[in-house]
Amino acid sequence: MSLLVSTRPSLSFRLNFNLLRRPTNLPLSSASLTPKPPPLPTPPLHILRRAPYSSPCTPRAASTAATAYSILRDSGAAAAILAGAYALVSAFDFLTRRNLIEQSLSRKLVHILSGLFFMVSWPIFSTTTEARYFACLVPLVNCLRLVIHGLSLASDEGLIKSVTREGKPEELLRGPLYYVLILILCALIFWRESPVGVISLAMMCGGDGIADIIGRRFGFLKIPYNQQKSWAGSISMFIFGFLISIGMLQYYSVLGYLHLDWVQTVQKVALVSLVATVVESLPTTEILRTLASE
Ligand SMILES: C/C(=C\COP(=O)(O)O)CCC[C@H](C)CCC[C@H](C)CCCC(C)C
Ligand SMILES: Nc1ccn([C@@H]2O[C@H](COP(=O)(O)OP(=O)(O)O)[C@@H](O)[C@H]2O)c(=O)n1
Repeated sequence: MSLLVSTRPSLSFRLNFNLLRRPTNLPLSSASLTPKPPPLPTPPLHILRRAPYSSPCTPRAASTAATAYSILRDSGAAAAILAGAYALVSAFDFLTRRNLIEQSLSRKLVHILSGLFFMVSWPIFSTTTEARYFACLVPLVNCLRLVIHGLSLASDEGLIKSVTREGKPEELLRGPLYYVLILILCALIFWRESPVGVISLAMMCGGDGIADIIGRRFGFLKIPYNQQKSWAGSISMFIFGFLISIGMLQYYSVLGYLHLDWVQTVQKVALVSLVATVVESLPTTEILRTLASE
């Protein structure tokens, strides 16, 4: 399948999925775990590749057209993903209001899906250095939304119902706010070229989110040093955090953004998952409360 989009007769583009791929003429970032020399073979997904256009225009005009195209593409992507974020929260608000899903489960599913969908959407943006700033607009707008409603400057029952534990607006200023701030940091600092951001978000969204869902339901055996956490929750965090991290790294490898030595990568991701799981299991709330009371 290919989508023919013509902006003007001499600038007709033949789009296909390769638009999502990282162009192989861009230099490898030094942040890859272990860069491999040979670029990946062109994938079979010839659906959105941007074919070279033949135009009699001057290099300056071509550069202006390319810049305009990138701005248009990144703006459209940011708007679409922002709409997706609103739709996701609204969908879980709908399910929660009709008691089709528990509020705690709704919150965790929003926790899991928001960040993972956001990360999956990154290849939609252009390959310009400014693309990440357009992507960051999505969590930034949600950050403002959380602050405004967390301070009760405005009311959004749907947002509060789908992402808080007890339906209190001020809850928006804790976990959910920290969550979107981490999304902004990972998109700004690591973006698509570094496995660090991909693994961090996979652990925060997939691992931590699943730990809550499994732990609440099957967490009968508590962890000796933290009676609020369970072996079931922590083991599920390790397993799903590892699997989702590897899955996301594979996704970015197939699209050409990461070239990894998979033997080393699996070992490193397993170690990161273990450390993240141990840290998540610690009684940090109690430790911080004790420090605050001293
Ligand atoms: C409920 C959330 C975090 C709770 O953290 P914790 O208390 O369990 O530690 C997540 C809050 C999500 C936020 C309201 C919406 C974020 C949307 C995201 C920036 C973009 C998603 C885009 C995608 C296409 C849906
Ligand atoms: N390792 C874990 C993590 C969570 N859980 C369960 O999930 C609930 C919420 O976990 P949490 O306090 O980490 O929740 P959030 O701070 O992530 O929202 C806990 O009270 C446990 O019932 C668990 O059993 N084991």
